[in-house]
Amino acid sequence: MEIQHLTYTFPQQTTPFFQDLSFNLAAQHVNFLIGANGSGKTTLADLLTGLRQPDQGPLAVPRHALYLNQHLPMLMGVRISDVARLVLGIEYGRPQLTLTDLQPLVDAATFDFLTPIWQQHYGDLSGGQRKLVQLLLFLQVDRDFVVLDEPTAEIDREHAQYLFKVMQAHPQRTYLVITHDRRDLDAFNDYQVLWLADHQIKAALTKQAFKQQPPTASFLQAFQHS
Ligand SMILES: Nc1ncnc2c1ncn2[C@@H]1O[C@H](COP(=O)(O)OP(=O)(O)OP(=O)(O)O)[C@@H](O)[C@H]1O
Repeated sequence: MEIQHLTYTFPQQTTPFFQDLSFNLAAQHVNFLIGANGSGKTTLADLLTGLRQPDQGPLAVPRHALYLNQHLPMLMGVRISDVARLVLGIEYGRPQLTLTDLQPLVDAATFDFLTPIWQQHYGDLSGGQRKLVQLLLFLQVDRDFVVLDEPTAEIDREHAQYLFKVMQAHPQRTYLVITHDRRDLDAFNDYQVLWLADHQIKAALTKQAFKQQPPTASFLQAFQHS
């Protein structure tokens, strides 16, 4: 998936934030987008998913992306089963979705995670559990291009494994994952790392090339955990 000559100016600004930005997303792979705070990762994700319109540079990426950003609102009084009905009942035309109905519709990791909390209220879960409920349910919706903005922030390593398993259960998708946590990369056998700095993709590295970087490599500062 080639992104070519992308230029974007924020509203009420005169100087473009991105000017003539070009890079490749590895199709049917996990692409990690890293960069310092304020480097423009979320803005780039907004552009790739059509949430923001570029000044120029028609994007050769599908617009029907699944984009899970950092702000996922939810009513606290509803049960997990209601959340599942809201997300998957609509997608599959099954508004009365039961746990038994759910099993053939979702991957094993999602079913394992949701089964013990199916009747719990959303507001009774921890922040990390709530986030995982939303991530796992939305990741069951069938889309080729999936953009996740800091999906593992607030989620402990044990629970993050559910997310990684669900991503691995759908390897035909192209993922773009924004992260500040280097440990997220270790869950995958293959990936590309895109380093955003100075308003450009300054490096695009395969897993092998990434592993060979010295610990002093400047882009490693984009990680909060190592
Ligand atoms: N509407 C706006 N007008 C002008 N500048 C903006 C606007 N919105 C965001 N910015 C600036 O654009 C830059 C990129 O923001 P963005 O949220 O994309 O960064 P990020 O890399 O995702 O950061 P973080 O790692 O902190 O989430 C920031 O410096 C921000 O202040």
